[in-house]
Amino acid sequence: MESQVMTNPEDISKLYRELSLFPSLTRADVGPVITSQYGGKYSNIYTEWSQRDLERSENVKFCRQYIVFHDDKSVVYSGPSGNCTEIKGELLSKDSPSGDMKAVVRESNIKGEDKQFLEIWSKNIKVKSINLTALKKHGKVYEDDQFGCLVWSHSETHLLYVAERKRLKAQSFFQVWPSKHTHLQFKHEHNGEQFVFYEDWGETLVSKSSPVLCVLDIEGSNVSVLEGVPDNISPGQAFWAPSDTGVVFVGWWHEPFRLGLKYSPNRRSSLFYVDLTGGQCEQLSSGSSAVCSPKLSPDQCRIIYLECAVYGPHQQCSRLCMYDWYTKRTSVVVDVVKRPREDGFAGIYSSSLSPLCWSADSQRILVSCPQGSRKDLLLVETTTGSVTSLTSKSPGGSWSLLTIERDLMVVSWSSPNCPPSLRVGFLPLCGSSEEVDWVMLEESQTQPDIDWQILNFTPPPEQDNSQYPGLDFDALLLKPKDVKEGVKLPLIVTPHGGPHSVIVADWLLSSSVLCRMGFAILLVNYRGSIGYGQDSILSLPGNVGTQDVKDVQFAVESVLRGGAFDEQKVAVAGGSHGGFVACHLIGQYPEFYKACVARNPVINLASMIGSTDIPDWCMVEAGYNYSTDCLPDPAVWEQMLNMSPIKHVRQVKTPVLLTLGEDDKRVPPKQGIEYYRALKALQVPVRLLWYPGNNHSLSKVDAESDGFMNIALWMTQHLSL
Ligand SMILES: CSCC[C@H](NC=O)C(=O)N[C@@H](CO)C(=O)O
Repeated sequence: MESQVMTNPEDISKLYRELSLFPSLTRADVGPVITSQYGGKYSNIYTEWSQRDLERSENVKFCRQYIVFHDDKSVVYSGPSGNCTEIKGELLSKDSPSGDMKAVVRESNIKGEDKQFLEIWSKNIKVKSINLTALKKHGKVYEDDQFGCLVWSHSETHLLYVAERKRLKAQSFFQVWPSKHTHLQFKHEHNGEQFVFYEDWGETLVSKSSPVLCVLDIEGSNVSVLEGVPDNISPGQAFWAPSDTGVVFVGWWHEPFRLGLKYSPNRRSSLFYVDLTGGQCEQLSSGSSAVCSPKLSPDQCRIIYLECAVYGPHQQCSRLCMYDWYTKRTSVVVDVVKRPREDGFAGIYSSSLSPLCWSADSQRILVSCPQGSRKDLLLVETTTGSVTSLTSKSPGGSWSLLTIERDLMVVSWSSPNCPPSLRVGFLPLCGSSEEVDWVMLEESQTQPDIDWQILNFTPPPEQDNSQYPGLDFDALLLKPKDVKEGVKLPLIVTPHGGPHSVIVADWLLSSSVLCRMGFAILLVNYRGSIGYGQDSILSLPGNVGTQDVKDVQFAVESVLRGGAFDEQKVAVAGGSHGGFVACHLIGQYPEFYKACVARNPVINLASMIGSTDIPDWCMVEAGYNYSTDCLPDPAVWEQMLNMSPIKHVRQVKTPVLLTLGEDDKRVPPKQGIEYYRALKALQVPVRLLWYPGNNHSLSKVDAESDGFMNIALWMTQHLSL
């Protein structure tokens, strides 16, 4: 049969290079309203973007500003105000509320040593540059999304941030000091502490152990570490309380030990308030749930935040909660949704609200989150809890809120055939059913050769889940637009990871390159994915390795029945839990798949539980409850082994490409090695790529690009293209 797939490595790398040029939006800030001398009002919009630089093997961050003239209801005129500028060394940055100043946490290598500075800029002058490293009040500043923050006080006199607690200098028992320094031996206080183990917060948070809240008094250039946070709590996501009387933060319990936090918003945590004068700490939420992303309303009266259950599936349908600062009452604004409603609303699935998410009247909240296979912008009325979608009638794809300020929304929109574009629009007035008039600030290049659609599947009756009956699921199908007469396309099947995650109709670099090469790609949101109601999520734990695997197989077979694809040229590729599903598929359907790629796959739940940063995940997905004091139990281990891909390895015939990250704390690379050895012993073709300095996502530019090329060539080779 004729093939139209690109097979030459040079052509493939050229195509990858071309499509990897499209940058993605990471941040936007709206500046204050300025009235021009002719009376027109405008605001500057500051945006940050990230782009792969294949020459430098790194992601580069750059900024671009735009000017938006408006009349508070609609955009009158807009355009860029200058070119892009690369940003280097900035860990965090934030304009002051008035827009008059800017704070930057910068890392700079001075004479071979990394130093951190806190800078204050005013107009065109850097008015302060405080060497935080030399001050030695704390360790490194946290720049991550989990704990990190850089927040101006309402008065613009203080800055709040999170850093690692200062560690006492530890030394060997045998440290010898020159005699004149003998008095500096600290009376042997820290001898023997040199190799003490510091727990960390797992994947992507490896050097982070004990965060502390830090405040800079700008006038006095004085940094202090806030007292009053309970010893058993790790604080983060902090901001100034109304009138700057204290600080509100999320505190995570870290006893008896820390568990991985990345993609795991289900860790016991609470909202806290620590008073600046007395150092008193008050718990503002129940303490029996997991909370995140608190945001203060513009009128400083309410805090909105997300809440979900502790343990259980890692990502679940969240509750949107509101704490009233003055009445101290908490209300649930939007509750967990079990099944999608008639109007399509399927619940809130998010572990972070955008930095600003309130409407100007402090009555409404904007949330961007998956709703099935699309990502929509949802508007929530906090008084009634009513939810409406601002984008469900707009072109399908993915709408991400970057910020909203004085009702001017800044969003990124993309779809599988269109890289991210930047748009702005005003929020319709309260109660109005008007559509948003989106104005494009930065267009992107649509890829006319890529066709995509969302397919819906109803599992056959024998695969229905008796506890959660009647659930269906979706898949995204990408295929080349022009297919020559008589050509049947090869198909790459991709189950996502998580398993409680989802693939939305977003711009996906590797899928778009594969599609432009001539492959069709089927991305399956099997039952258990987020965005389809809490019942779908709960239907999977205890059934991994069967329900997810059968859903994917059902989707593939249904698509093949259409006749457009070559059933002799089907491959499967997945990462993490997606790698678990991929390896199950080649074990359970040994004749079906002609090539398999697995990135940091879960191979054996029983052997992984002792080494992953999220042991609770192994128990929960195998169908058990988790507690921190549970001991290894042979029956549980047996069940975990039976549910794992390694159980089916003897049946495997498909050539497997394994891509492993040496520093993966989530699915340690020993999992992949376990599979590699089994396949070697069984003489199944296997190739292992080992990426030093990479973690679970294998997302460093050189690993990602090398991984892509190897995957593409593995597919062309083993599908005989
Ligand atoms: C013990 S590993 C669990 C699988 C992992 N879940 C969360 O980290 C996973 O599948 N991760 C996905 C992202 O959700 C991935 O693609 O890496």
